[in-house]
Amino acid sequence: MNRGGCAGISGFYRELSKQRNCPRPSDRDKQDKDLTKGTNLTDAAVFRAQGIGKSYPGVRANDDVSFSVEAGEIHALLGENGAGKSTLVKMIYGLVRPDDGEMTLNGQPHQPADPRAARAAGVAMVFQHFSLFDALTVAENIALGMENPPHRHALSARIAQVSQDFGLPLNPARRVVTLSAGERQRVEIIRCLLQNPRLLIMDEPTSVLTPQEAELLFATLRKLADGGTAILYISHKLDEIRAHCDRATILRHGRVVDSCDPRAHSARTLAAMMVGGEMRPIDRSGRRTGEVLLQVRALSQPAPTAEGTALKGVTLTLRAGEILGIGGVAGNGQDELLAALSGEVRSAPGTVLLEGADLSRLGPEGRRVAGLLAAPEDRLGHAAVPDFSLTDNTLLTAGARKGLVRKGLIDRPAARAYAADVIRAFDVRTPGPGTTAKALSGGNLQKFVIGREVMQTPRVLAVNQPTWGVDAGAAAAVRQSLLDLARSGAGVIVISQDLDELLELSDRFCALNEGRLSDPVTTEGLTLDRIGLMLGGAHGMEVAHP
Ligand SMILES: Nc1ncnc2c1ncn2[C@@H]1O[C@H](COP(=O)(O)OP(=O)(O)OP(=O)(O)O)[C@@H](O)[C@H]1O
Repeated sequence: MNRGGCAGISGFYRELSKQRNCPRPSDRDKQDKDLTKGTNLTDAAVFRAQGIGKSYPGVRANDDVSFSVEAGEIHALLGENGAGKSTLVKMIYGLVRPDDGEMTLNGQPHQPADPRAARAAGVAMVFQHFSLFDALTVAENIALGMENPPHRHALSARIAQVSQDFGLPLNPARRVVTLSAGERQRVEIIRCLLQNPRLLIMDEPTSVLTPQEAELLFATLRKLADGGTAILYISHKLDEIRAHCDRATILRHGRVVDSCDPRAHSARTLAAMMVGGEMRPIDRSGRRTGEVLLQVRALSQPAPTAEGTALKGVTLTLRAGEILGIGGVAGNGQDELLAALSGEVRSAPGTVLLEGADLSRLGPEGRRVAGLLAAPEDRLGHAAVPDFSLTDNTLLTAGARKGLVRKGLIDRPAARAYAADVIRAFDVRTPGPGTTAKALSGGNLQKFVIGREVMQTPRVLAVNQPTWGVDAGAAAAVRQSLLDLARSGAGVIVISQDLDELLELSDRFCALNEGRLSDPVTTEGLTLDRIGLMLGGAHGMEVAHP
């Protein structure tokens, strides 16, 4: 089979389309349209769901969901956190069984018992969290995921060929531990492409990518779609969906509430369709900058691991009522800086001071008691224990400040009541405090984690990527809570790769580049060009909608 260059790809896909008996996108208009039940059920549909339902204890995650994805289409699945998107794609990929309804793939009933069966039927999926072994090479990782892997040399040659065909540079012999997030995602994508999928599902693929890597991904997806593959695309980035998707199905509370051409709508309208109403703009008013709360003085730390980043003389001052934004491309010391602030990593005496008191040698608990709190980027596994209930997860950080643990004894009713308060105040969609953290959708867990810290009324709160993977409504709620915290007189440090977020929230902005923090500049009037210069030629930041 000819797989060299673009001409090769279209030939390859023509062949594939014949084998699969699936029409190419240009044939779509010739198909009879069956618009029953308000969904676009056409003969060009590669995938079709009809009346799909799925319940979890206390939650109707999917309810009577009908929609279809056509050959050659990049189809967005939109919805607030907890709307049921992941549940739906997990059913298509055989990870979860539907309670009701039917699915078809290329006209055949699709009832995969497990992911292996889904893959055999032609469904591939790239998850938000990668499932790669760091110590193994790219080729070894790919072989592990294959039912019948070819011989090592043959596999490496195929990987190299696919990566060349699709413009996804990747060396099969590289160890995964040395790869960036974008390169790791390429491993997952190439693993999928080797399966020749009819339907490719992508769950929030760009949240870990630089803008350049995201552009490369879209070019790949478009090539695949042009070859007849159907693509189901989950993202919270509405501008990205407007730029790259052909159609969108919108879920709210587990039901399909709308279907549209996202290119014909503004991001604001799409957000309103998702939440079922207009969103309130952020309120930045009423803040006053006061006394110095936090001082970090010439903080240097060696890199914690071979892949980590050393902190080099980080110096900053944070005042009461102020939000300091720290931008930078992932991997430039963000995690290390947060660990140095939270106390997970202690530093030399005199390097971290809160209201004049030296906290440098204190661990996380001591710093919390003093009033310095932190929320790390990874919510499942770092900020929260997946198998613990929300009640138990409050004990992890709020035990001392909220009086939930006294003289070594846990006050369970108090912990449950605090978890319930956080759930209520931060609109966490969950049946209750007894639910395990891992059962929450990503955005709802993030609201819980941020709420758990904010409601402890810290003097200083440091957060890393506070709205990663969070829908527009929940992101606005999290950002507003940080502004409200600053209004109450606390100081807030927001570390983020989302420039829009930093420009929206922060009073002053610093760039973190290879473990060095730039001098702060006032955010008001700051241009993207200036920020680019501050980043010191680092390989680009996420500028979702400047
Ligand atoms: N294994 C589970 N056990 C219990 N409830 C679950 C489970 N998985 C999902 N849910 C619940 O089902 C609902 C839908 O969740 P789902 O993860 O499908 O939403 P989502 O739209 O993908 O959200 P997000 O954008 O935050 O990832 C949520 O209320 C969630 O808490």
